[in-house]
Amino acid sequence: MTLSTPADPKAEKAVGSRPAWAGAGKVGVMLVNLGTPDGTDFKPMWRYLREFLSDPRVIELNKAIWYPILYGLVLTTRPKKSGANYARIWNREQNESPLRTYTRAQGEKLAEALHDLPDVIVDWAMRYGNPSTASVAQTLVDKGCDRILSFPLYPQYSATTTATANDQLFRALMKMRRAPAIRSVPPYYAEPVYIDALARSIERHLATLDFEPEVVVTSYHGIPKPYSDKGDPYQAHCLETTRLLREKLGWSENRLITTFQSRFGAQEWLQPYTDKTVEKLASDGVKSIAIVNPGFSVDCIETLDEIGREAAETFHHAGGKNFAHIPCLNDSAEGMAVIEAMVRRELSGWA
Ligand SMILES: C=CC1=C(C)c2cc3[nH]c(cc4nc(cc5[nH]c(cc1n2)c(C)c5CCC(=O)O)C(CCC(=O)O)=C4C)c(C)c3C=C
Ligand SMILES: [Fe+2]
Ligand SMILES: [Fe+2]
Repeated sequence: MTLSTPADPKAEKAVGSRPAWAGAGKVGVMLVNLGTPDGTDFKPMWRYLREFLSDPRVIELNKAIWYPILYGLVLTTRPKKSGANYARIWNREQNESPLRTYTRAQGEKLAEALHDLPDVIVDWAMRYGNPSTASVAQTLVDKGCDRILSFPLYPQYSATTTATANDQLFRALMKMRRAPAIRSVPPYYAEPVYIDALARSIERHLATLDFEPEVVVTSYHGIPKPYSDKGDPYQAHCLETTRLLREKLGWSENRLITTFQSRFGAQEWLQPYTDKTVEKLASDGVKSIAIVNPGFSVDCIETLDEIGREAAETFHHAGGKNFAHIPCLNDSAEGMAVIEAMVRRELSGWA
């Protein structure tokens, strides 16, 4: 197994008894994450937010209503505000956001882990921004992949994340004469390997603290409530992850609770809200809490800044004393065990 590098011109060479014109018979594995800006200045932030917030899977409003708001209000103010938040968490060494750094690391480690599968090529892509889904799909095809396993890195399904990642891949295929066969890794919110990884990661991080949290909050990215009411199963997936995690940890319902963060816009989103809950816990006299983000495969602006900084400030201002943010699974051994197990299972019959 190799990590994808720029296209090999010999990719169409005969493999075994297969004639060159039949294709090289390689299998691509493409990790797909949400996406991230290329920089924190106004222009890259504007480009990223425009692509993201023009996606009808994300904003379901009629374009005639949404676009004047998007171009007239959101894209004139948010790039500066969000850019300042990204600047706080930016990976200056590699000049990129943590989401991209961690996703790349996951790709590299997965490639190493699959060394026993010589016909598999691993790469990673973004739904919005770079490296784009279309460019990575094309690179894999150019290297001889006639099959691609796409892995949207979202444990819990939502049309706003998983479905749009799949849409984007098929959109890229629409421009190919010789399109590869596609498989997509299903949501893994209840997979034992994922629940075990979360439990072990939480226990490992709690053991490093000099306090014991009275409450541990599982905080998931929210979605607008109407999306859920219309049938998006995301909320049910999140609640099931927390229930299984609670069972695995042997904790009570009061010790491990569920909240939803990252509200955007005026409509109601899934409740209870993380910020309001954190404030209430502190004002109810809870002194020590920890927050974990099981719905994020890697740490990013929403976990490092919104939870690691903002939620911590909210808790302290409301009278709380000890606050801990538990990192995402990222490219940890536990996190890679989840990705590898899902990929190996879904490659069945292909590699
Ligand atoms: C209506 C808007 C949004 C919906 C719906 C939404 C759903 C959703 N998002 C994630 C995961 C991530 N979102 C991230 C950033 C982010 N999300 C929105 C808006 C919606 N998300 C915005 C505008 C942004 C950009 C940051 C900002 O300006 O506030 C990220 C982090 C990206 C990074 O670069 O670090 C992730 C990851 C999920 C899982 C989800 C629905 C289930
Ligand atoms: Fe989001
Ligand atoms: Fe946010």
